Amino acid sequence: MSSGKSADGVPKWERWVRVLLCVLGLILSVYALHVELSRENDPHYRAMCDLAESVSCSKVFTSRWGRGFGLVQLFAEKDSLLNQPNSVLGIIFYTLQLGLGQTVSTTAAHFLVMASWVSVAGSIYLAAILVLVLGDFCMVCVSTYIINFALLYTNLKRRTGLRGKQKKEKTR
Ligand SMILES: C/C(=C\C[C@@]12O[C@]1(C)C(=O)c1ccccc1C2=O)CCC[C@H](C)CCC[C@H](C)CCCC(C)C
Repeated sequence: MSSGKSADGVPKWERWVRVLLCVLGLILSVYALHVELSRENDPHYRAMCDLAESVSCSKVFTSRWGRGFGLVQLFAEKDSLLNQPNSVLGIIFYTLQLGLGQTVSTTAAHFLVMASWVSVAGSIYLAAILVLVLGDFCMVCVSTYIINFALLYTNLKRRTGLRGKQKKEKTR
């Protein structure tokens, strides 16, 4: 039988797509963090993704929405430990997606789907800020939005697969 599924009920492509998306997400997040820190230390710093006045990633990363989604500073100090760069949240997020995605736990699969919905909501919010407030085009940002949407799809497929397998085992 070639159902295209692994023993745990998850589609075979799922693992590789997940690893690919998480590694890309991690690279982009680490790069964004590097650009942000470089720019904060040196206002003249020019990043690879700074192509023009309105196509500038470092302008976006160092804006007030570049830390804690611009929301943490509404209830905490601006330079509080809680107000981390978005890219740090991204690094935590993709590491969790990569790590927990290797388990066969349905609880972990549930958590991954929920976290993915939060990241998609975050992506829509950041995209709106990017276009409506900053009027900037940031390629690193847009790439992470695409990755987050694809990761949600992957997580939904994983959860459905694990659930289906669990059901079959119960009725056996
Ligand atoms: C590089 C990256 C996003 C790019 C960017 O955020 C950057 C850097 C930024 O400065 C910015 C400024 C103004 C407008 C847009 C932007 C962005 O576009 C990674 C986030 C990925 C994703 C949006 C993280 C979501 C994590 C959730 C909070 C989920 C948490 C779930 C927990 C249970 C762990």
